[in-house]
Amino acid sequence: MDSSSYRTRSSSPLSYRKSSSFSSTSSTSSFMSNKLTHQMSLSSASSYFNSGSEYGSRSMSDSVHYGSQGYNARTPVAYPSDEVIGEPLDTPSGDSISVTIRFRPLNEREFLRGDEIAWYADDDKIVRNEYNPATAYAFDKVFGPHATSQAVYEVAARPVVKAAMEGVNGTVFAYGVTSSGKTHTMHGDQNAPGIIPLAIKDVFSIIQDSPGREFLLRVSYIEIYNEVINDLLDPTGQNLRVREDAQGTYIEGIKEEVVLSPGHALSFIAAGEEHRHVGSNNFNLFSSRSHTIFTLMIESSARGDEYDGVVFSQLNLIDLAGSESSKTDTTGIRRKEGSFINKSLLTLGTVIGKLSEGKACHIPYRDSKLTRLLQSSLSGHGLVSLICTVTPASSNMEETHNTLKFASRAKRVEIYASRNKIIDEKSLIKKYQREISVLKEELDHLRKGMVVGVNHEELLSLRQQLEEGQVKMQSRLEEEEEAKAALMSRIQRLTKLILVSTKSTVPGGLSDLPSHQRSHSVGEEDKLDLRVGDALLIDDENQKNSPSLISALVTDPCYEFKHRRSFSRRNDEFTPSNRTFTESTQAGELISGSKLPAGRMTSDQMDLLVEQVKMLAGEIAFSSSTLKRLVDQSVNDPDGSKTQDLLVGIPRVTYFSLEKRTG
Ligand SMILES: Nc1ncnc2c1ncn2[C@@H]1O[C@H](COP(=O)(O)OP(=O)(O)OP(=O)(O)O)[C@@H](O)[C@H]1O
Repeated sequence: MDSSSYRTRSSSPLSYRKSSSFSSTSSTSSFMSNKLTHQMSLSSASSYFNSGSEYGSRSMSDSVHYGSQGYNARTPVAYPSDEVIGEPLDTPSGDSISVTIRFRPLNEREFLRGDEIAWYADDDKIVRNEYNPATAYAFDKVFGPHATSQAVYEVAARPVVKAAMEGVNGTVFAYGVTSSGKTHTMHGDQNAPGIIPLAIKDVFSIIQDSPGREFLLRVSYIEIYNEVINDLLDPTGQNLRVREDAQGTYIEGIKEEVVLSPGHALSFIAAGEEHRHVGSNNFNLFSSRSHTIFTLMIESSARGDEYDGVVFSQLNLIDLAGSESSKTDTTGIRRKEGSFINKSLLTLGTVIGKLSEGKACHIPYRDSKLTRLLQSSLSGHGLVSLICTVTPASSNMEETHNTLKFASRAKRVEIYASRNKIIDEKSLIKKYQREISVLKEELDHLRKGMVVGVNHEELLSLRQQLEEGQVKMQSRLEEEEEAKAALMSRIQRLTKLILVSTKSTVPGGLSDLPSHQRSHSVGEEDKLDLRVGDALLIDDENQKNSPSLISALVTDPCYEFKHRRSFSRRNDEFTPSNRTFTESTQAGELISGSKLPAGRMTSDQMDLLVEQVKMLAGEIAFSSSTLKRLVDQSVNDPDGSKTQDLLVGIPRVTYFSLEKRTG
């Protein structure tokens, strides 16, 4: 597995798992900035969101698709009074989900069909119905149709992102009917980046601005499509299971990627988007058919000696699929998708409704994958920011009203954001820090030429062993040198012997033995014996008048000297200058070419003589047996009629010797 890629059991978008690895501290932890502490201590979550601008009443009158009639051209439709929910304009008590409303402009379709403005932003916190001005809702922030995503980000997401970087879990999600602007708000495009890219950019600039801390970031990206969880970072990760243990819910087998830069993180989103289910309906050409959850896992710790444990948090950025009304013209697969989307959003609404009542009752989180995964967020373990996207169009007035009611209920859900802290050593950042320090040490040791992973005592002992080893090695080397020298000397002696025995000193046809045959196995010496025989053959052919060598050797106890003489005689013919040597020194002369005084035979000369004796002894044995056979046959064949035949195959040297004797 790639070091930057993880599939861990503990991974869980939205789970905010409180494993043994984590401890929860108060939001007033000294780690948190004064600003955040102050923000969290305020009675309403809305207080920590900045106030906006440009959101005056009827700001939508600037809409490009407002139409020639103006937004007041139509008669407002009055709502029954019991449906009008007048939210108090002052903030409710206790921390709650932050709720932001974002209007989009009328789109071309709405414009062409003559839609009017049914809802509008009446200052930056109130949404009011055009046809029934008494119907109004108050939220933390309301953005008109010209608000930029950057402005929405600053208010609805930045505080959550900042808190996440300080160890507080956070969730930002976009909710609204199809084509109301959720994806536009969360993702945006190149020209107008949405919450997710802006959050990523912000995360890295926060890191840049935090010289006292170090961070480790991972991302995961999943979709819930038709109630099935798919891993958008890994196409093979389909139908992932939601698991639950004592610490909460988690997605089993989800892939997490370590990210190193904004571009790196965005590349994972872009890759994930390739796998997301998108389809068209009569409202939206690129309608999201699934809910997506992009999760950023943040680990951080103080740098250097200031280490105070690792802080962990999760930031979940959610783009929900849009609810579809009966007006949404769908068939087949789109209808099926729509029913799954609606069911899960209905469950979300029910859960929000129950939570907003604040009563201890059963909350049906398990009724959908979405609410199951959102459980931890919705039950208060972190900051939650809900961005509801709406259209002002009169044709969708009812849907927008439903969204506003949902948003209003969500506003009443209380949250208890707190900072997480890992107190053990299991965090990934700690693991990496340890690895880095080990590698640095290793590098240091390598630079100093030391052995890695050895302590001082071990090092001393190794050094001692090395010194002892060096002494032993030295003496062994010396022994080996001696043995080598002895071998060399022996090889040289043997080489000399061989050379002498063959043709090195014999010019012309007798000196043409290939040089490689001048060295030296016993076998080669055996072959050499034959060659010596050949040499003798030639010798004898050239010296027909020579006395019988064999008979002389067989009978003469001093055959050694006679043999020597035979050699010397043979060689004397070619090296006449050496003929003055005494018998005992002639061999030596042949070997070295030097003139040694009598009685001072060298070991090489002795070796040569021994070899020659062996060689001749072999010849004698062979010739003796041949002679014996001939004698026997001559007894059986006295007239010698078969003798010539029998002589065939007898070495000629023997033959001539025999011939001489018999002749
Ligand atoms: N605030 C806005 N300003 C300008 N254009 C917008 C705005 N909001 C949405 N749009 C445009 O409206 C169209 C539909 O928006 P979007 O796809 O974001 O809707 P959605 O809520 O995600 O829909 P669905 O639920 O079907 O996926 C897009 O073309 C988008 O560019």
